[in-house]
Amino acid sequence: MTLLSIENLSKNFGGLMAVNEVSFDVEAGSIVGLIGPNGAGKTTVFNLITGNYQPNTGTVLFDAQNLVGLPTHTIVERGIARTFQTIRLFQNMSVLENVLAGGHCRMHSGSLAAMFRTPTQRREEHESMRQAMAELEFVGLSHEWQNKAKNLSYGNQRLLEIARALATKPKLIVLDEPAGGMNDQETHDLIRLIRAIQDRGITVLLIEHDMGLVMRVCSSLVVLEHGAKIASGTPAEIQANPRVIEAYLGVDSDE
Ligand SMILES: Nc1ncnc2c1ncn2[C@@H]1O[C@H](COP(=O)(O)OP(=O)(O)OP(=O)(O)O)[C@@H](O)[C@H]1O
Repeated sequence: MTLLSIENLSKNFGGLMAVNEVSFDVEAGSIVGLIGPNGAGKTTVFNLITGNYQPNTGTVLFDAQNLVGLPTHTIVERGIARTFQTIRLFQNMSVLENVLAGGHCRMHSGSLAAMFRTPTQRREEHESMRQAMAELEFVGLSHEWQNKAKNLSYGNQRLLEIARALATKPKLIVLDEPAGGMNDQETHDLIRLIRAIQDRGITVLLIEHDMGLVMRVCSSLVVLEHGAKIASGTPAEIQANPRVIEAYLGVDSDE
């Protein structure tokens, strides 16, 4: 079953076609990698999916409904959560508070209930605390719950972003360079975490420059170059695709 369907998506910035007529599908339950050289348009595609940018043309169908034009918080409520290439945490808040902020979108009590601390509100607060701790446990950060986000290592900040995204109870999580700045051990653990996310029934779409991770974890790949899709297929197909080798895998593998 197709969970996400991108159709003829385009975005230009003052004449620069950052995304040019891109179409691809993401099957429910899969782990899909969006790859391509620097500046290929990957993050822009993510921003179009999550409502951070509006496309010039095209549709983003999620659960068969078009998301284009919806505000970001509605898209989160529909079931898409994300992490950012440049970490965006509440740096002065605790690790737990950061995850609670993610879960907030699923709370039902209104502000009046919060003001008077009704039993329903207290129950909901207790439940969201429990769920936030469970997400921290899931990513391996429960021991850090009281620490300020800014005191975490770079790799752990990335995990905290994932926990916060998971707290929104997504059907689809989009991860923008989750291994960025991670060492080998952290990357190894991240691969296990991404698979564990899939085991929970959550579909994963990720951008990543670490080809080892991409090839090991993704069931299919979409390759962009200069804003356009140049290939899609299994990791083995992509690795053998001459067009991709020329555009991407042939360039300096350090990037
Ligand atoms: N808000 C913006 N305003 C103007 N140009 C932008 C904006 N966002 C992205 N671009 C341009 O669009 C192109 C695609 O950028 P994008 O960040 O989507 O690429 P990317 O594939 O994610 O690159 P990287 O791998 O380096 O993160 C680039 O030329 C970039 O400079």
